[in-house]
Amino acid sequence: MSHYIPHGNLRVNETLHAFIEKQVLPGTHIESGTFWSGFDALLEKLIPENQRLLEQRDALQAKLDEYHQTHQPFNFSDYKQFLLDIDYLKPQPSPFTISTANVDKEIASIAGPQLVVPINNARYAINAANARWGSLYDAAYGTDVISDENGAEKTGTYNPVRGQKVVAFAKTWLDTIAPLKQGSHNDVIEYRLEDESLVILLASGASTTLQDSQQFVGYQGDLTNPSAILLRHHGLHAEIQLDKTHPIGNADAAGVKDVLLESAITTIMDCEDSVAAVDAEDKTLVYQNWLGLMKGTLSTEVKKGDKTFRRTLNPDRDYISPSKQTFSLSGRSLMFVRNVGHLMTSDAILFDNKPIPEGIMDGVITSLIALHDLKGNSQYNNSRTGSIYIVKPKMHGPEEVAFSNRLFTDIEALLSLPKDTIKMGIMDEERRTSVNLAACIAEAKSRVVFINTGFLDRTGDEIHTSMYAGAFAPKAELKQMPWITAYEKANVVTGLASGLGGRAQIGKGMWPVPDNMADMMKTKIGHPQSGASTAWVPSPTAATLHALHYHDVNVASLQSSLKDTHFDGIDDILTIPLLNESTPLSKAFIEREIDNNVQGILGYVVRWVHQGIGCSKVPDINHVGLMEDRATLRISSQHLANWLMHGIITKEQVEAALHKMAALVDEQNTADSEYKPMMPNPEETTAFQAAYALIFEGHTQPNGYTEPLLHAKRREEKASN
Ligand SMILES: CC(=O)SCCNC(=O)CCNC(=O)[C@H](O)C(C)(C)COP(=O)(O)OP(=O)(O)OC[C@H]1O[C@@H](n2cnc3c(N)ncnc32)[C@H](O)[C@@H]1OP(=O)(O)O
Ligand SMILES: O=CC(=O)O
Ligand SMILES: [Mg+2]
Repeated sequence: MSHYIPHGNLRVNETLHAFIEKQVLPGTHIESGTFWSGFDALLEKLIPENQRLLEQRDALQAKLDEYHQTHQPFNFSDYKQFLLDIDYLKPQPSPFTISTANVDKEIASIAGPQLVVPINNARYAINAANARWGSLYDAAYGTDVISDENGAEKTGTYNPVRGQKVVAFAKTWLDTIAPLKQGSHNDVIEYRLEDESLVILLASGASTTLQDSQQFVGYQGDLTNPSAILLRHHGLHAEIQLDKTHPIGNADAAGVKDVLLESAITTIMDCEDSVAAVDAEDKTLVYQNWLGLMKGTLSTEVKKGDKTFRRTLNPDRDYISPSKQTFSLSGRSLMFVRNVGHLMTSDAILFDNKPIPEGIMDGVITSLIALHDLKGNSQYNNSRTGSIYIVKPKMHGPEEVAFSNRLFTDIEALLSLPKDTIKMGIMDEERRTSVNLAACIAEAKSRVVFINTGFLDRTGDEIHTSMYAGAFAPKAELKQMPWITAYEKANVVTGLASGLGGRAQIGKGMWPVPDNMADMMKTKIGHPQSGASTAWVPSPTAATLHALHYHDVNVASLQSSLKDTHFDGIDDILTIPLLNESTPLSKAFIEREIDNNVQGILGYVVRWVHQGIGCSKVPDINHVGLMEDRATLRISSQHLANWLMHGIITKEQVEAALHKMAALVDEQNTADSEYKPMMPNPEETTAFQAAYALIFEGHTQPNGYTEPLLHAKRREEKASN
């Protein structure tokens, strides 16, 4: 039973209250009474508007459902007119340019990877913040980027054959970003500093240097014995690390022990889809970790094999410039915090005895916590320009962006911050936002710092929005159809037309196959090539490897060449990706689709509901580990709900698959001592019940979201323990 502390119309869960009073407010110069009464007033003003927006979502969805049921055969121009008539599709705003000010260069002008991490996992969150710099040798050695061929397998101990391949890979890459006037980095026997310049000796006895001497920007160690040579290319740094006493450096002619790359330029600390936080206890942990990051104090004990160490945030990196000036580069990724969207409520705080909108709570509390960064209460800076960076997900259309803008304005007033201190990252991941993107950006034009194509949620919303239109194409095909190509392109073009180039990020989505790095290297270069200045990666290793793409593509000059492109793609975006009925699916294919979806759903949901783990790597039917979060769950559950509705599959088939896969998923988790299995009576477990409801009640879930059912079942599970 929760205990609440009263403040005016508010009642605040005692755990959260004690955390805010004792750990958050001290040092912010915000007085407790002022904070709670201001929060109370803010809620009184904004709750009705939040509710109205949710009702509008439901009303629009009801109209869409009705339209599709009553307008068969489908006529595209009639449909488009209908979307205009119901105000789903809005008029384009007059041309405008965003005016966002005080944006850190990591967001405004450096193109590079963006890492996402569940904030409630301190071990991963600290790792993510530190992933600003990553070892290219480790990233290549540890992944399939280096093939196993010719004796180069990963073995229990260091495999020198594989090591050789890694070194050649890294040095050949150095030739592409920092070519020598003569020869190759592979042939270097010494990197030497002479008279403010870098002299490079080759095995042939020749002496050379970089083709572009400006790329050498600093060093560490002694002038006569440098331990690192710092290079810059496309605004990103790379360190050639030298150490003859290190086993790798010792075996290298030039003493190179590693190539360290600037990797995760920015990181999103996620309170949303990769997190399971269903009550005050969970939310307090989320906020506690954000506080630790903002105060620079977050630390955690990490056990690896028989070694234990304490992981803390990395300090900045100090260098000496060629002209002997000292300078430093940030040792940490610039942090955003992703709040939850407008849908859910939380009973961590009650207003008039009712749970408050969780998005408002996140906005207020994560901003309050970020004051510690702005007020210099940390030994480290996050924003050096005095900004707070909040990613706002799952907004449907311009009015919802306007609402977030109002919320941020009111939070600034509450915290005595100058207007537009709180910046907004807009996830373009709901169909009503994609088709009105310019109007959405315009509503937050003085605070927008990114737009990002969250194609996973966007795919789930694509299905739910047109649930009644017919059966959707198979999941894998949805990724290849015109709607998504047009959505991705229109996002970049609209972002550039709104002036985001050089001021804000244009971002692309997650690489959801964390172990397939060779495939990522082939595919994800498409993100910078499309004009995006950042794209999401699931891990620090992926960040280091994806960083190579931003050396290959000069995003700033590409954006300049694209900025006058005209493309709205609206007709393609609105083309519903339905199954092509002239090529029927085979029975075997359909069964495999069911099994695959059900396996993914159960594999993710069982850890969410039974263990409170919000993001997992779950094997698909081909044993490939996939990153699963609430957005991928939204796709799988909506897809099955759609095929059930249109008779492609039957209830009996899905139920049989659920039983078969419950046993398989249990088996896949036997190594986890904390795992609570679903068998032998899956129907009696909260996880199985959640998965069942997500599929069979999928068509009635608000916008197809998974969180209402996940939260309810997780709370039931927690109550039963
Ligand atoms: C649609 C969307 O909204 S996408 C955004 C939401 N999704 C995410 O945030 C995904 C983030 N990624 C993750 O959570 C994880 O990488 C998973 C769940 C996909 C895989 O996790 P695991 O199975 O534990 O990965 P794996 O065993 O390969 O690697 C673990 C190591 O990598 C590190 N790691 C993995 N992912 C991350 C990350 N995102 N940030 C920082 N470190 C990470 C861990 O710290 C750990 O290293 P350590 O032992 O030194 O601490
Ligand atoms: O949040 C990201 C997405 O793809 O959804
Ligand atoms: Mg999303």
